[in-house]
Amino acid sequence: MSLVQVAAAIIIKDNQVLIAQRPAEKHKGGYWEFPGGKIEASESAESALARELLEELDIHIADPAEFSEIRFDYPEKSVLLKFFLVTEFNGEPRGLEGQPVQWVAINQIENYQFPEANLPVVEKLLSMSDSKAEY
Ligand SMILES: Nc1nc2c([nH]c(=O)n2[C@@H]2O[C@H](COP(=O)(O)OP(=O)(O)OP(=O)(O)O)[C@@H](O)[C@H]2O)c(=O)[nH]1
Ligand SMILES: [Mg+2]
Repeated sequence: MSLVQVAAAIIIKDNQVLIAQRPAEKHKGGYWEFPGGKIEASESAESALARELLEELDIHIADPAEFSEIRFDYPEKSVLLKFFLVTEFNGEPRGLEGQPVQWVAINQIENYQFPEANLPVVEKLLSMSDSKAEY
């Protein structure tokens, strides 16, 4: 099975993180996600991330920082998710594809349902909010 490479952003502002709800018809439709999408063959992860965030949220990002990398095998596809921390961006994020987007306090994200692959990254974020890191 092919491995789909994905770049996704953990966008943080004032101790809140931006999450988006996946469209019903897509893989994992209805689940919350960290915005992003597939890395095209010609792109770096960082340039894919910048492109996807402009397409999906209408923001320009600067200086994404590697946060974690997760390989996960769903029954229907395998993904390599490259998560980046984004704290610098221009523009007010809005769901350009009609998807609901929401700022959520980091210590509340356990109340939202993410795709199974995201579990380690959600836990890492929660442990950072426990340790009172400020962004
Ligand atoms: N963006 C994003 N995708 C995720 C996350 N977790 C996760 O398992 N995925 C999976 O990664 C895959 C690629 O994401 P995507 O559907 O956003 O890709 P895309 O924006 O290029 O959309 P497209 O399929 O319309 O071209 C999907 O199968 C999705 O279920 C996440 O937190 N963010
Ligand atoms: Mg996407």
